[in-house]
Amino acid sequence: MTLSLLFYCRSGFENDCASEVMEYVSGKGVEGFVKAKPHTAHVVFQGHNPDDVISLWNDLQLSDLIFVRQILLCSSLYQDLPEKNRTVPLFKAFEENFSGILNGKKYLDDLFIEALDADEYKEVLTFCKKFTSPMLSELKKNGYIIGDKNQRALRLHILFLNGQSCYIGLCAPKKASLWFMGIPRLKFPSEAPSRSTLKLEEAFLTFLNESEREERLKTGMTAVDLGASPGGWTYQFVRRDIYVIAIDNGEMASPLVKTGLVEHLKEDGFKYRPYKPVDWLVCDMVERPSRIAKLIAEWAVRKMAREFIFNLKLPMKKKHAEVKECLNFITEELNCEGITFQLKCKHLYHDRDEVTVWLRLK
Ligand SMILES: C[S@@+](CC[C@H](N)C(=O)[O-])C[C@H]1O[C@@H](n2cnc3c(N)ncnc32)[C@H](O)[C@@H]1O
Repeated sequence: MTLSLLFYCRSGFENDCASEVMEYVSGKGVEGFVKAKPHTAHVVFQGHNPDDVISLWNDLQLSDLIFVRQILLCSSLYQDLPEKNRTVPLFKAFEENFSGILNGKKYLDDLFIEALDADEYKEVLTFCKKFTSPMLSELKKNGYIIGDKNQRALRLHILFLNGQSCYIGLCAPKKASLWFMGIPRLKFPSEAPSRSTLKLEEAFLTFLNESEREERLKTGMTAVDLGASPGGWTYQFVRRDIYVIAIDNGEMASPLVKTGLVEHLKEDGFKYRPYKPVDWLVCDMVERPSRIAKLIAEWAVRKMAREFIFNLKLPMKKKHAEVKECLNFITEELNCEGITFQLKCKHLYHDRDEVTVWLRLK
């Protein structure tokens, strides 16, 4: 029995995901190797020592890694599954691999029968949906209780690559993505002027928990939105009754401006500074990442905003290296000034060739 770590990522980002995983793993002194095939939307880490893999998995939080959407402790790949009655061999394989980890407990938080987020797996997803109910029945028949949220139970994932092959995996819900396939299904609000509104909505959901959102995104606050046109990000503040200073030479959607909550200034986002500090600075300007990092660091060092969300656009090949450089730069600038802060970065589902960064000054 070989257990590995399986990481979901956006298709096309396997190399960056692999480079980040290897850096994390070697930082923990664990030896092993990563398997990453282009456009398969996942990478697998295999450790030389099985106990190391389990302790890595115990430590790892989804927020520790930028290019990762989901983390599973997983079996080796099961191939040649029968056309019919797959539930029985899969249940057997699940118990063989994981009864030790479950410590004899027959509670599971949930069952996700999933496919990867890449074109070649689209058809598999239809099969996954049909397979959920028979697999649930098989688990229940064998005494498993599923969905008892009080038990701090692990969640079972079966990840099909096609009808005949799959990985079986487990995750601890608190350390993993709560979303099916690691993808938040957000509904586009019809009043929002652009689809990028979903990026900021996902960022709020990712970096702030429910009570933090209530406390730190509320009526009477002020935000600056650099590169705001046509107003998708501005909309996220306006819908929460937050006043927005929107900086962009482009036009803002007029229904947003008519709310009276938006002051639109046709100025250069790199030169604009507010008269007094604001609660939020967000920035979606398309620019070199290093230039954005410098701008954000300057705002932060001068404490012109308390909390920040910004995008780093990544058209270059070595995306992970570029992001690290920007985050290190901001970290060093703030450390030099003795400012304490939280800084996190994530390749969100709604991000394409970019990542989203969250910074909060304490
Ligand atoms: C990706 S779009 C922003 C979309 C916006 N966040 C939304 O949700 O609708 C980037 C915007 O940055 C603006 N921009 C680029 N450079 C700028 C600068 N130096 N100052 C102000 N705006 C800038 C562009 O005009 C463009 O409207």
